Amino acid sequence: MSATNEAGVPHGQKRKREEKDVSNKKKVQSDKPPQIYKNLQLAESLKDAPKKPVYKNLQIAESLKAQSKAKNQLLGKSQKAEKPKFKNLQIAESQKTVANGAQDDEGPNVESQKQEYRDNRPQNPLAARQKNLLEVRQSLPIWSQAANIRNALLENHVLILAGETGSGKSTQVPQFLHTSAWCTGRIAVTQPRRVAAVSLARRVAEEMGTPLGKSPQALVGYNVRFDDNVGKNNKVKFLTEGMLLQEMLRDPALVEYSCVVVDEVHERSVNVDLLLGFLRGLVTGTSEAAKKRKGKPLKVVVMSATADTEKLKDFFSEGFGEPRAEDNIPAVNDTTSLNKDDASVEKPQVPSASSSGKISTCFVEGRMYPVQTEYLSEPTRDFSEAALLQIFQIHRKEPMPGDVLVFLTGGDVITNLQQAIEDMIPNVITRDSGLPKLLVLPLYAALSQAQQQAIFSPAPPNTRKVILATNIAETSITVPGVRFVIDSGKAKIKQFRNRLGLDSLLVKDISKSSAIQRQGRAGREAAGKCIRLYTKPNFEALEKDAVPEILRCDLSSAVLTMKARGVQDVMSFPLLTRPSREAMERALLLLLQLDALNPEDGNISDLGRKIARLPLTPAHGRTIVAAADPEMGCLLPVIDIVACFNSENIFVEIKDQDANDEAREARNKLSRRQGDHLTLLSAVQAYASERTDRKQWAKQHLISHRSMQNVMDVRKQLRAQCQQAKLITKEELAAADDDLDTVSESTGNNILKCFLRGFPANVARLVPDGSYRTIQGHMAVAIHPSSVLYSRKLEAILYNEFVYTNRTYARSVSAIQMNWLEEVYAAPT
Ligand SMILES: Nc1ncnc2c1ncn2[C@@H]1O[C@H](COP(=O)(O)OP(=O)(O)OP(=O)(O)O)[C@@H](O)[C@H]1O
Repeated sequence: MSATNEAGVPHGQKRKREEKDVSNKKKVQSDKPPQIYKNLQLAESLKDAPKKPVYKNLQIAESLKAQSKAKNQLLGKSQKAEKPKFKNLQIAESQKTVANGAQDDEGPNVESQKQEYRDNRPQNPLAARQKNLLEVRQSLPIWSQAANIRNALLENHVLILAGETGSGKSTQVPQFLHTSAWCTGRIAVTQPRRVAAVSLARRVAEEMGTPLGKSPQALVGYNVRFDDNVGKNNKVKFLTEGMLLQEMLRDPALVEYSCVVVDEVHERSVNVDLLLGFLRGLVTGTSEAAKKRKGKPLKVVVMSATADTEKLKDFFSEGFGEPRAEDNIPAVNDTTSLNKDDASVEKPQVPSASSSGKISTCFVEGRMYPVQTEYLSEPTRDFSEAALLQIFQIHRKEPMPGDVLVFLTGGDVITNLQQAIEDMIPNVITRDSGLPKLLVLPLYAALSQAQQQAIFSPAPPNTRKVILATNIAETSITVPGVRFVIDSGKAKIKQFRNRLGLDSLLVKDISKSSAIQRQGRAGREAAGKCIRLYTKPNFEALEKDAVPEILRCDLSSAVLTMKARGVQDVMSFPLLTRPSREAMERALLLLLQLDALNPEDGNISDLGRKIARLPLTPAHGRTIVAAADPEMGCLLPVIDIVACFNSENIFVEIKDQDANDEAREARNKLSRRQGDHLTLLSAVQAYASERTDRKQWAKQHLISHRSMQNVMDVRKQLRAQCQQAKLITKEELAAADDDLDTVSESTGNNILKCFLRGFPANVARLVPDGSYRTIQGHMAVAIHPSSVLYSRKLEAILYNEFVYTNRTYARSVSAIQMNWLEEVYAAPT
């Protein structure tokens, strides 16, 4: 391991800081076969600031108290010295106005905030906490730009705000805006992931000194998949991008909102790209939905640490009917100190001369604390092993408090590493070692909300938390206590496989901007350290930004999202990055196959509307709708299986062949000869019928109790959503019991036919050489070893997904008959 003593800030800043604080220099730098396809005719028709300061005080003490004191000392000085650094003519204009005596609509934000907690003082704990946090807020780099941000939105419709990670964007911007005169409705703040939406909501509620969620006093709430905690009086609502898109089904004009803040736009999920397209139509008044706002203004703030500001600005300018900027004025100030090759920060360009007064851009420079970065001197072949080593090294050498956040690729890798750490603990942390305890916590998308939020609880005394996370912990979150980040440099990325016609998850190198986001998680409460499990040359070779999801995944969900929200001509929907025509046509074809679109005109069908209301992929949505058809009559069991596919694996991996014969036998009893779909169903039904001790039952059957709890949660939500979508009646739901019934052969077949309806391309047939070949693309595929059908030779198989390791595997596999294809596709819909 070579310690390079580098921290994540740009070279120019480094230079400035080094000049300013020589004592710091050690720490800082950074661094189907065709005959079954319907309506192919349609396919044919389709052809057509503060210059400053970055680190305010390296000696800032660990405790909040000491932190506040140190910051207070600095605050007087730095506030005086900090001048907003504008990269934008509009903001510069508004600044002039302020300088000329015109006031920001509410007066200086600091004062109003101070007044707010003075008023709230009535000795309540929320007010006390608010008061403490105000000091922390005032020391954030974004604080000094509050008035400018408010003014920018007073005069413009759109603000594009770039700010370094930790500068305070996500937590502060909604608080700067909610008291503005124009802000009579709510502010929506979107996040790419639910873990961030929930934790930010909690933090902002604390900072505003109000309860969170449904209480009448609560000013802040959140809405994420399977958890709606929004109260009538909430002024600020954090929600995932997907949930805001979902809200647009019933309220395409977003009339309840005065402002939408789109955070972490650089992640460029499909949802964020769609959202930007819809928001552009609303803010510029060019979409049909905009009329429903009846003149009520909507402000849009687009935020990111590394956003391509100019591209975003051009995108919105075009919406306002302005030509794209051609001649960019060079950056006004500080260009000399900016090293363009340095990816640690993407400085926005100065807006073009053609800017209209409708769009502002702003850059907030500076972050809270420095992060020292170390690299491996040699590449590692096994990042889990390297992480294990680093975790124990940190634990042995580094003082407390100092929790560790490790970035890994997926739930399976995390579970294995958790096990390895827990196995090692007794050897390392002996009574004589004097070492604190270790608490390992997993964090990945398939975990339940409660499990995800567990990472935010403080560790028990004398205990170091080690959080093993996927990239869901990469942006927007502050995990209190974390001082160390270990970055594997890898992530699972969704990628469309042309030949298969399917998305699959592949482990790939992350981008530089992801590496910087990961690194930033270490310096949010105090100085920290980031250990990259790759070499510095490897880092330099990373792509600057990840390829936007819209260019690498199946677009059927995206196209259905547009269609369900009234977009008829999806080809001309405004998108920041345009996917290929071929990819759009493929998505339209799949939706036609799923009967989600009318073959006559390509508009959304009634069935498509039902699918769009479910928080599932179109394939799983179609499966559910097929199961609700009285002829199939298998909605509830299908929901159980879909719930499993939308949670983490329920089956505990059996490693030692000889171990625990009894449990293996119990687990084998859950297996169904038809395959994995019905095996999952039998496991869920057996668990649900267990009325005494489910945890014990799970242990006895080698089932993950934690995953099963999550499955039950998702099942409950899906049942409720099916009722709302009128796929099942309240009475039918109430009559559903969890008594263990055997699934008859014909029900079993119906269940599989429903999945076939949703997954027409996920079929492979046995060919004479004994292998399986996909019916679409004719690719060789093997049954995954985890399947109950592993090594079986069957006429044809249906699978839920592909996995790539050393070969192509079909995972979650069931046996089907080829003649079902004709039957399923001939059935009227
Ligand atoms: N839950 C929390 N607990 C403790 N401190 C917090 C919490 N949330 C935010 N903070 C403090 O507020 C600072 C700003 O956080 P915020 O999420 O607003 O920054 P950001 O600029 O949006 O960063 P990023 O781009 O990384 O999401 C953090 O660096 C941290 O000091």
